[in-house]
Amino acid sequence: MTNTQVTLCQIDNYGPWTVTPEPRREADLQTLQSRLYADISQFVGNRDGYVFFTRFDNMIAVTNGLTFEDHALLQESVGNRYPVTLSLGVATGKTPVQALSDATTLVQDAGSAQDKNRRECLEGRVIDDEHRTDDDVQIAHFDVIDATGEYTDELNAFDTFIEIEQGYASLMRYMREAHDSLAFFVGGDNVIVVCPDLGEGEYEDAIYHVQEDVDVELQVGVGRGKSPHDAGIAAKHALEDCRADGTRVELGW
Ligand SMILES: Nc1nc2c(ncn2[C@@H]2O[C@H](COP(=O)(O)OP(=O)(O)OP(=O)(O)O)[C@@H](O)[C@H]2O)c(=O)[nH]1
Repeated sequence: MTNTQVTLCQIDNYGPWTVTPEPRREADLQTLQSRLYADISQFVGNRDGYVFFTRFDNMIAVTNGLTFEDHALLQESVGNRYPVTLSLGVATGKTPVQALSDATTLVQDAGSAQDKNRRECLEGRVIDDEHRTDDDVQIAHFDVIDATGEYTDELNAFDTFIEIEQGYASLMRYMREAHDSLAFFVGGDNVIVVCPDLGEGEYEDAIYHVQEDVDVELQVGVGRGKSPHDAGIAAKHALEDCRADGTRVELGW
């Protein structure tokens, strides 16, 4: 049974900061956001978690294996090195959406995203090490079948981007509504979905839905693990089995 630990990372009072004392250069904001994401990804990834850039000012992490102290260290390190600070809410749940909803409520209850008095709040709880199991995290790694032949080598780069984004938009909404799952575009033609306990039939239905909805053909490898890394690497190996065997869905267990 999955038990997903999710952390919401929200930059404190970021909107006002971007325009104080006057609007800041956009390229500088893009550089700050991508460096902050890279740093958080390295910190969380070194502890076998995953973080997704989402809207950059709000990033969503799957943090099974990270302790409360790890979260505090991340805040301290960002606060020491960046002109902005981070508030963190961490919660666990049977579904990723449930965990994220609870983590979000913790941050919202500490104050508005644009409250200048809310800085570096750290709220919530993590899963104790002795309660962690090998199937706490389920990750599905989707990709577009032959994106290179269908799109990349055929259309201009922007029209390819539109097709890939349409597939992502359809999949993310379907997985959110049908299965309380969180889907994130991770580059190229790849979408990583953090899921509760789902089986082959649910993934086949998701692929069918996206094909009917926006005419994008997907394949998916699924993995389970104690940490996001363990589940995600199993999903990547399962996706390789799809490529080798021409199958649409492979479960890595
Ligand atoms: N983030 C991430 N991106 C990947 C991964 N694998 C491939 N990509 C991206 O996806 C792009 C397309 O690669 P593939 O998915 O292997 O190519 P394809 O043409 O769709 O071929 P098939 O997947 O074999 O159908 C690459 O250029 C990468 O940007 C991965 O594991 N993670």
